Amino acid sequence: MEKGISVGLMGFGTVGMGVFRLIENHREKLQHQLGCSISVKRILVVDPDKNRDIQVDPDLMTVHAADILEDPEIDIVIEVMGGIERTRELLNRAFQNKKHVVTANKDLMALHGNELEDAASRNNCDLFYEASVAGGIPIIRAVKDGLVADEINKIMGIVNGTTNYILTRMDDEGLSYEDALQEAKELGFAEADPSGDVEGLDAARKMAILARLAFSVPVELSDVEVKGIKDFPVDDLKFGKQLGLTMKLIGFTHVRDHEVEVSVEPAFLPEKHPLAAVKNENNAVFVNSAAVGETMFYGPGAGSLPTAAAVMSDVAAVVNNISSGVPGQSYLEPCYEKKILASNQRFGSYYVRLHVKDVSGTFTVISSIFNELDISFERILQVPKKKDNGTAEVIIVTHETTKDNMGQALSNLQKSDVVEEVKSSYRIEGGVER
Ligand SMILES: NC(=O)C1=CN([C@@H]2O[C@H](COP(=O)(O)OP(=O)(O)OC[C@H]3O[C@@H](n4cnc5c(N)ncnc54)[C@H](OP(=O)(O)O)[C@@H]3O)[C@@H](O)[C@H]2O)C=CC1
Ligand SMILES: N[C@@H](CC=O)C(=O)O
Repeated sequence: MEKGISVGLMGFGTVGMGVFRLIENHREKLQHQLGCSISVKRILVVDPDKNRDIQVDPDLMTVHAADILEDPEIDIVIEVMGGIERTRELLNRAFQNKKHVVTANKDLMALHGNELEDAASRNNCDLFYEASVAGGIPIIRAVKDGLVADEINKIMGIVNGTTNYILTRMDDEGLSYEDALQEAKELGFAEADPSGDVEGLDAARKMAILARLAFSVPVELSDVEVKGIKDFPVDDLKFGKQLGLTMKLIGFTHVRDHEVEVSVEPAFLPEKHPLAAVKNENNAVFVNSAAVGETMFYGPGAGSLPTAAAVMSDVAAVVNNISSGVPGQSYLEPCYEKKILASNQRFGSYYVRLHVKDVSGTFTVISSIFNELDISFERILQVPKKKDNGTAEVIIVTHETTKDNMGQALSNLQKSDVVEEVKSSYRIEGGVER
């Protein structure tokens, strides 16, 4: 391509500065690989006078989005500023002005991905968003391209670094939930408001995007069942360990006859499962597909340069499409109608922790509650009686049952005379085939 490619950078924070650095540091390599130069023409920020840890020509900075959107020389808009409604409007304007878009914005793509893909395609523009799921891990490209001729059955992922860091620190070092969260904030993994991380919403956004691509079904954020790890009890980590189980915040998506299940929840994994070994802020996505079998993609799910590298892989894809004269053809409209898998079709084995009154016949009553619903026990752990209030703790690991059955069992247990309290229950992933 004779003319070089000009990009407009919307946002110059953690990811934006990483993108700028990669373009500057790998100028020659990019030119060689892509057959044209890439240069940043304008940078949109809120405060152009902010002190930034990077050398940049002040003339590049602007506070006016129009300086990027209306500039006919800018070919690609790289959106790394975050936000939803305003950003949605800006990206729609970018497409109207025939600009290709690369974004890292999972919030926006989870909520308005279908609309933006459609706008891009109507305007013959590319829209790529590799960095929006699992930061530096090229999982979107793996799902869309690498496994294009395969049939994905299930994806399980650790797609939020903050919660994985918190659970690792609690499990390995015995830190409290609050102290572990504080560390994650100081290290910069957590969002400015970490509630989206710990309540599971950040992971839910990423899983909605992955499920949509993996199963070609127009999954929306509201289809994802979400439970986070806010105030997670350290006792469950301890008992899990005794049972050979490791706790993770797991994004799960599964399809059966085009009926989809998407969830994010704290779940136990057998400690030998590959995802159980993923520690600290790292992310990993485990894919089960018909032809390839099991694959796992592992790496940093956030951070300046890892995320910027994913953004630049998308920029390279746009440049290649422009060179080949085929931009705007990347959008594959979901080909199946959306059907959500009913809860009586969702199977899993479970960990249930009960506080029981120390009365004779306790086990008979508990067993009969499970038996009535056809739920069998895989293991039981009894914790010696607590001195202070006379209750004992019982942990039950069940064989596979439906989500409905387990919900009914928990409700019956709570009502029974021998159970003081149902303290917790978690699905166990990766141990049983579904
Ligand atoms: N950080 C990470 O590791 C990852 C981030 N992402 C996503 O990447 C995007 C960017 O994240 P990150 O770099 O961490 O964010 P930062 O908060 O570090 O940076 C945001 C940048 O955007 C600018 N900005 C924000 N709002 C506006 C606005 N309304 N108009 C103009 N400029 C604006 C800010 O300007 P100023 O500098 O003047 O304040 C800043 O330069 C988000 O969508 C995030 O979810 C995805 C994966 C990982
Ligand atoms: N807060 C997020 C950052 C990247 O998406 C996380 O912890 O994973």
